[in-house]
Amino acid sequence: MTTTVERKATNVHWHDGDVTRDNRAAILGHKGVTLWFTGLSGSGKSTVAVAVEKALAARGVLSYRLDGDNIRLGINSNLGFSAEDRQENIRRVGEISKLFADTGVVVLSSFISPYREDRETVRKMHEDAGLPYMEVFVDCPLEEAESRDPKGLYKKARAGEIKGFTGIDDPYEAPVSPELRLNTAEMTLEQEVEVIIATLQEKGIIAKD
Ligand SMILES: Nc1ncnc2c1ncn2[C@@H]1O[C@H](COP(=O)(O)OS(=O)(=O)O)[C@@H](OP(=O)(O)O)[C@H]1O
Ligand SMILES: Nc1ncnc2c1ncn2[C@@H]1O[C@H](COP(=O)(O)OP(=O)(O)O)[C@@H](O)[C@H]1O
Repeated sequence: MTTTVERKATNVHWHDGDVTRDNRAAILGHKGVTLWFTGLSGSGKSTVAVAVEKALAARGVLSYRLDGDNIRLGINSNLGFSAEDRQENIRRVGEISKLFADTGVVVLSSFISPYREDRETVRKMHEDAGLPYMEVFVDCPLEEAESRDPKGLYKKARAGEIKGFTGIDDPYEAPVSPELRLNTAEMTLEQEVEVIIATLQEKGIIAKD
């Protein structure tokens, strides 16, 4: 598998406008950033993102969630779960996250994103664009995620009704050095939100309380 995407568009050039990223941050009162939540199905990615979105809204911070299931119903509806399709899913969502972060939004991207190499591609996209990026490892033992089974997908995977299900018969490569690690089997949702908000404040992305 390779992360090099063939560039079919030639003779195209980036076009800058007059309104800068700093101008946009001044309008919004905070900076843009991508928080990339990665973890097993049922680990808590969506639950944490929903709670963080609410906590940010209460502080007057504009955020937007990009969620695996939702994105796969729309822009990525032509992609399945092979390694190649997951790679393209993450590449596209990485690009979308980057654009949102550039607008000044706090982007909450929740994708299993099981391959380290694909996640590194997204990190690099942000670094190259000079945009803040935080990988959040939503860490939860498989046994716990499977016992939660919020959508009944593990049951189906165990029954052989879903093939290539992450954690069952498809790999998940855990992050080596994420900016944040949330052990959702040990922490409460409130603690998880608190850690994320505090980190955004420490990094100067949003204002302190
Ligand atoms: N084979 C297989 N493996 C994993 N997940 C599966 C699969 N088939 C369907 N689903 C559902 O798709 C959601 C994961 O989509 P993602 O876009 O996050 O996946 S990936 O990042 O491209 O690996 C995942 O959502 P979450 O449970 O919220 O993680 C599932 O609802
Ligand atoms: N500390 C916790 N943090 C996040 N979710 C938790 C926690 N404890 C239990 N849960 C539950 O685990 C499930 C996680 O599901 P979900 O957020 O859809 O996971 P994912 O998006 O990773 O597939 C939810 O039912 C949620 O209520």
